[in-house]
Amino acid sequence: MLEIDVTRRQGDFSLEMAFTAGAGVTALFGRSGSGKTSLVNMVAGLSRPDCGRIAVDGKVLFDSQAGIDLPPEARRLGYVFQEHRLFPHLSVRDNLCFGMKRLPVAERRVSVDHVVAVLGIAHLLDRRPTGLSGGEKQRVAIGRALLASPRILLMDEPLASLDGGRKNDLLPFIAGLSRQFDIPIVYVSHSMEEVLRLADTLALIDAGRLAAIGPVEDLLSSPAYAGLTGHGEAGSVLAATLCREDSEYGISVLSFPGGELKVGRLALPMGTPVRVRIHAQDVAIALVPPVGLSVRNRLSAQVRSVAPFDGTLVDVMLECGGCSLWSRITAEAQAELSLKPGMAVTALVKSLTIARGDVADRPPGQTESLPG
Ligand SMILES: Nc1ncnc2c1ncn2[C@@H]1O[C@H](COP(=O)(O)OP(=O)(O)OP(=O)(O)O)[C@@H](O)[C@H]1O
Repeated sequence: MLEIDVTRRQGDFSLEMAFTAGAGVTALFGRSGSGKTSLVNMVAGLSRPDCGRIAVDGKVLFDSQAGIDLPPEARRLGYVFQEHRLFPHLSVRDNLCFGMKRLPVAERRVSVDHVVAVLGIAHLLDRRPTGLSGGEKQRVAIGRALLASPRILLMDEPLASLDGGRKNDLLPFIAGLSRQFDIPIVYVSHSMEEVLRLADTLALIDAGRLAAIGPVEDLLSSPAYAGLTGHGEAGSVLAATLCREDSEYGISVLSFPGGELKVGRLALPMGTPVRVRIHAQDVAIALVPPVGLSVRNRLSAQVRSVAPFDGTLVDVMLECGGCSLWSRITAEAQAELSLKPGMAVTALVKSLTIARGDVADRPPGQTESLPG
């Protein structure tokens, strides 16, 4: 676990942040210039806090009061940058093993064979970095960082220099790394799509401060953070589990605490955790359970809050089995329905997207709506 409590002033910018990041992937998300890179640089030992403390698994890396400031190479952290920073004169194999060779054998927790297999780079081992594609170079850079058996892997926009196709190739690898190698990952990103696919925990960074930290589902479903997460993307994120299949109709059924959702058939094992994204404008509201309606996904819900979004649209926050479900309806519809907190309603989900299936073998952002 990473514990961080630091302050640093650089020019006019002041950073003051305290939080902990545990197992899985913690995404640092915030506008350009909000301080994400400054923060990971301090963790890595590439820059120095004015004061504070940084520790990983109880091992103190920096403590201004105690006068501790370990150099980067003594911190046992992996760092993957936007650009790969491979050694051009070494083969892929030698690049991969660079950090590992400096570790005593007893401290090597990750094997070359495992990394090569997971990252699919066996055919590249004897080549030099120069001839590799951007995505291949970045895989090697990730492999090199993993092989140094880091306590934590820091990734600062590792996919930023890659085009959409290469990103989609690498995202499933990164999503699985933390679990496969049992290494917590701190992942800096500008992209909500990446956060949805990769992260377990989201830390929202705003102007050098931590605005919020918590499970991705909670923060992205809360209108309170819509300004930081992107209001245009308004919607809910639910954690569900693949529980049944109806092969006759080609349907998979997902269960979550608020009920069940039907989607087009998913090629995933039963019990797979799945992250579902539902845009607010795809949730309609009925005062009584409707009959004779083609929409298959109907959930019992309670109105929690009603707030105008602009002159013509209204945001309605629903609660569904303890989960937040966000609906955006027209002001005209609200005038007719007169929704108020506490009212029992039926939520009609017209369309939903699988943002992450833990066995990631399908393209991202694929719409799973059942034709209504
Ligand atoms: N060495 C420095 N001296 C003065 N100001 C700096 C220095 N390094 C960074 N800054 C400023 O600190 C702020 C935070 O920068 P930082 O790179 O951490 O942001 P970021 O959130 O990672 O941004 P991006 O998403 O664009 O990479 C910015 O205003 C930047 O201009």
